[in-house]
Amino acid sequence: MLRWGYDEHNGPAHWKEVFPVANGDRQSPIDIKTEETKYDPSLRPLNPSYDPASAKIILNNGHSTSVEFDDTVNKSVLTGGPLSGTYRLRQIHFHWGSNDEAGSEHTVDGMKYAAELHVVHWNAEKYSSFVEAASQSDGLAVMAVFLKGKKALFTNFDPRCLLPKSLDYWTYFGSLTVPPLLESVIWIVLREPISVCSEQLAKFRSLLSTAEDEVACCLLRNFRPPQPLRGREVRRN
Ligand SMILES: NS(=O)(=O)c1cc(F)cc(F)c1
Ligand SMILES: [Zn+2]
Repeated sequence: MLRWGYDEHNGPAHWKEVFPVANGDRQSPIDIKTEETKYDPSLRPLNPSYDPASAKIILNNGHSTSVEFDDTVNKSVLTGGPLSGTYRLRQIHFHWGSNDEAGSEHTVDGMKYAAELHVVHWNAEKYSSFVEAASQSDGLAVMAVFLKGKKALFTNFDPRCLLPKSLDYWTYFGSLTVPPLLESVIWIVLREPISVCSEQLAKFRSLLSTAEDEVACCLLRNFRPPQPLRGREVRRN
């Protein structure tokens, strides 16, 4: 497999050929069976504190579209929740499907949402760079927000905050959902989805997965299916 992707010839079923950790014990995403989640009173409220001025660039890396933030100082951070210490915002990106019926990476009792937002942070208290943190079991914290397709147009959506009203969440120990699939992520999945209209979802599918000098090919889908739980616990606040 030359370059991993989401097509038949280079998609998630092939990733283990180059990244054997794909069959590891803390892979992501997972299907969250709500009846099997365990209430944990020690879990604290999430405390996202983001400064819009730290946003730097938006890009298409061929696997997703992402907004990169200035993570040289603690300007935009996530604390609280299951986390000990301060995790610094690095980037946000999305996963989507080829139609509005599927596209999220995590599923809830088998239910797929239309898309999923990932807000990626790294443990800047213990490690000196994102790359170093990405190889540590407590190195990264990714907050996942489900996007549900909304038939009607949605009104007075506040673009400043992509977060739903409630910050209630599920949390479990997992991995990157894209190669190299490093098992270094503390996942925090918000229970309340946000709404996007079908036209916005269609715009994701029009993004290209090819470089400018190649024949244009659309990134129709970029979600990895749920992986085995391997006995892991999923806690909720
Ligand atoms: N999809 S994910 O959130 O696990 C992820 C995290 C990351 F740091 C880089 C990526 F390209 C993807
Ligand atoms: Zn992601």
